[in-house]
Amino acid sequence: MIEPLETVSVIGGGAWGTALAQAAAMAGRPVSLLVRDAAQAEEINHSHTNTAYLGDQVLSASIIATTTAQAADIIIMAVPAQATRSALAAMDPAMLAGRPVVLSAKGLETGTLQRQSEILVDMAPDAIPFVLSGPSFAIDVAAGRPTAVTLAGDDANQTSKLAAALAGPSFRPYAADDRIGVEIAGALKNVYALACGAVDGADLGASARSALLARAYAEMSRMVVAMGGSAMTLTGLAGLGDLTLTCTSTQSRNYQFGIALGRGESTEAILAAGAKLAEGVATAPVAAALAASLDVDAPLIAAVNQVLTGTADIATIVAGLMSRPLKRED
Ligand SMILES: NC(=O)C1=CN([C@@H]2O[C@H](COP(=O)(O)OP(=O)(O)OC[C@H]3O[C@@H](n4cnc5c(N)ncnc54)[C@H](OP(=O)(O)O)[C@@H]3O)[C@@H](O)[C@H]2O)C=CC1
Ligand SMILES: O=C(CO)COP(=O)(O)O
Repeated sequence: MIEPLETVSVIGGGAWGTALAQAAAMAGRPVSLLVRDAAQAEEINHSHTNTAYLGDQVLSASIIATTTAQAADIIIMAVPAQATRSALAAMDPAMLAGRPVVLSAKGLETGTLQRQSEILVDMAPDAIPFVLSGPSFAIDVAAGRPTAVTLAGDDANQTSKLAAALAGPSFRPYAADDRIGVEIAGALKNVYALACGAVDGADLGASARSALLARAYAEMSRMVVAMGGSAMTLTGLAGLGDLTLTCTSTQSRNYQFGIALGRGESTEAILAAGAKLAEGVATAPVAAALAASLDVDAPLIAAVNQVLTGTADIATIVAGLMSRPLKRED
């Protein structure tokens, strides 16, 4: 029994946490939003904006920003994937025990190779994990533009109830049960968005980008199945939906990072120039390690790692991919 599902506490007041707070507020939920900076909390509470992350987008007055985590019926984790463990560690365990905790970061943890919900199980074994993923730019969600996402949990009834509690006029969560598939899809699409951006940055053409996208989908299917998820999940919002959005939109930070790589800039230089968060950068080596440990053929993940580490230039990588032994399309 996870009811009541009235109040929401969002952990992380960046672009996505603020957007999800706005979605929950539009769904009629009282929302608290945890931020690290007192001045940012002040701005959200008094000006109803979070300019550092969402420009002049006006936020619901029912979002209350705080600098200490607030207990609520529903907890939404929205810090970057590499910060989820420390953010959970900083919370009172009583806030998490027996509560639905929605993991919304899209990435795999460096070192442990863990998915976000595995981190939750480590840090708060009594919490009830749900994962939320899909084609949804923060600004679109915050502005009330129509958005649909996948919300996966282990219990179908609980997941439907949670989806109903978060659904609003412009935010439509579809309930699902394949947490592994949804999490792997969300993490890997960022790696493939780096690749698609690099293809465009290197001016390889729209045909190459679509071929890459299709082969990324095939590779992602192999990874999901090897990890115990369902390939069918990838036909949905968290798979095809988010892969196409992130791999084809200049709004995507991962795609933008990829463009810079494709133009020949190094990872270090792009980061030093103040690039926004691009989760694929940290996830790519983790995905490669997972692929190796599961014996999954993942040439695109390997290629992205070569670009990120500068161990080969784009022309060499493309030549290598194009000269792989011909194979059946399966
Ligand atoms: N932006 C988007 O459109 C979407 C993002 N996502 C996912 O959401 C996750 C968060 O991304 P997003 O909100 O965009 O990122 P942002 O860079 O916009 O914001 C990151 C937020 O996390 C906080 N933060 C960073 N490091 C830590 C830490 N070590 N401990 C606690 N808090 C920390 C930041 O705080 P501070 O401001 O104090 O630095 C900031 O509030 C990512 O996994 C991303 O893939 C998913 C769907 C859409
Ligand atoms: O996950 C996203 C959209 O669904 C956001 O993608 P970026 O992090 O690449 O901007």
